[in-house]
Formats: sequence, C-alpha cells, structure tokens
Amino acid sequence: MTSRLMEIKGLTIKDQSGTVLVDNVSVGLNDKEFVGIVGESGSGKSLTTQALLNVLPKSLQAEYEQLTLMDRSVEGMDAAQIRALVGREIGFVPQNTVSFLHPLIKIKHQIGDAYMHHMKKSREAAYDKACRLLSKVGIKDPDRVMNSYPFQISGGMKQRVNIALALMTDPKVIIADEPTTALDTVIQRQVMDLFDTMNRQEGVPILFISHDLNIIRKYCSRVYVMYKGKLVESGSTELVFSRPEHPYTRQLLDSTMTIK
Ligand SMILES: Nc1ncnc2c1ncn2[C@@H]1O[C@H](COP(=O)(O)OP(=O)(O)OP(=O)(O)O)[C@@H](O)[C@H]1O
Repeated sequence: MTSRLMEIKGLTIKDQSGTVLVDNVSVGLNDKEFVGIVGESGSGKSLTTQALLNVLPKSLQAEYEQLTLMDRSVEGMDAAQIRALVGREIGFVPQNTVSFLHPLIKIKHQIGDAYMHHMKKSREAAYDKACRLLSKVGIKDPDRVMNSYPFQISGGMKQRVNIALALMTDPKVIIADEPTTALDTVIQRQVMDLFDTMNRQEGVPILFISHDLNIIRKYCSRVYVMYKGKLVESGSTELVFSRPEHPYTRQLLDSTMTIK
C-alpha cells in the first residue's frame, strides 16, 4: 500500500472517561493536493487534524496504526524531532485564533520569532516578511497590527495574523482549520485565493477543514466527510457531491442548497 505525504491511519481518540471522540479515522494528503475535511461542529475534524500534527491536548488518548509526516513515518522519532519537523515544514492555521496568540506579547514578536528561530533570520527580515504577508491577507496597515497586542485588534485581524504566521516559514504543506470563519466575504475570498495560488503555482499541498460546502466544492479536489467522530465518505469532491452515498452527506448538500 502506498503512503501519502501526510497521513494518519486508523485514528481513535478517547477522552478521560473513555468516550470515543474520533473512531477509526484515516485521512491523508498527497503532494500538490488541495483536500477538504467537512462535517458539522463536533464531528471530530479539529481533533483529527491535531492528531495528524501530533499536537492533541494531553488529556486525550489517541491511538493510530500509522502516522506519516512529510513522507516520513514518525516511528522512532522523539517529540522534539516531530516538533521541529512540524514547525519547520508545516504551516498550521489553528481554529481558535483567540487562545493561539499570547495575550501579553506584541504581534511582531509572535509572528517573527518562529521565523527567526526555524529559518535563522534577523529581526528586520522577519518584520519585513510579516508585513508582506499581512498585506497579502488583506491587512492595509500592517505596521499598526505588528505593533499591537492581540486585545487591540479584532477577531478577523487575529485570524489573518494566524494565517500570516503559518506562512512565515514558507511551509511545504498547509493545514488550516476553518481559517476564514470570522472574515467577511471579501477578505475570505482574498485569503482563499491566496491559498489557491500557493497550491496551483507553487504546488503547496493544503488540507483544509471547513463546514462550508461551497468553499470545499470550489477549491478542493478531494474531500473527507466526517459525522459524529467517524469518516462517512471520501473521494473526489465532484463525485462525492454529485453522487453522495451517505445520508449525512446528502443532508449536508440539501441544507446548503436551501440556504443558497
Ligand atoms: N480537549 C477535549 N477534551 C474533551 N473533549 C473534547 C476536547 N476537544 C474536543 N472534544 C470533543 O470532541 C468532539 C470532536 O471535537 P472537534 O473539535 O474535533 O470537532 P470539530 O468537527 O472540529 O468541530 P468544530 O468545527 O466545532 O471545531 C466534540 O464532541 C468535542 O466536544
């Protein structure tokens, strides 16, 4: 069986009481792909993604058959090696933008430090690159944002700071968990087009978590559908959406069509 660039196989996650939160899920990403994971709130999308990046909360127990990061099995790697690999090569945009940023540290330090550390760059180079990326995600006054504390900027700004932060190290893979939820449609479009350009022009593979079927349909070539901790369907987006097999996928498509 061939393995993917990024992959977790047979993942089961339980909480402290033994309740199964994610049940035997396998997801993967090939080189150059733009892949979506879709499902309602609480279906296990975020936990699956966190397990793939080895950043699950310690209170949860995860078991899996295989974890592959950047084409390499993590078997035999220690925690520091995995952290370095993830930090250097994978750009992760987490869902919870509020708690991800440290409240007492100015944005310019938070956005620049990983870049200086992983890429061995100067503070000035980090500042310039961060401003360029903030402009790309639609921030018109990057200097002001850079010199702010997180509480001084809006939720949508924080979300865009997180996206810029994930892109600082020119990641070889992007994993984004609902990165555009707090953004208005114009900015959402700008951010999605930025991801799309990175994927098409630079071949950066992207794993994209969303509950928005329209976004998934527009950008992703392959999709996983999660429901109540299980993977209920997967395949090419076109096929899954034109001939959904699972009742939940059908329901999801019907509800989207009603709204639109
Ligand atoms: N740290 C945790 N401890 C206990 N249960 C958790 C924890 N994190 C998530 N859960 C539970 O696990 C289930 C899956 O959560 P997860 O965040 O992966 O869902 P999701 O599909 O990403 O939903 P959303 O889009 O709302 O984030 C939910 O029932 C959630 O309440």
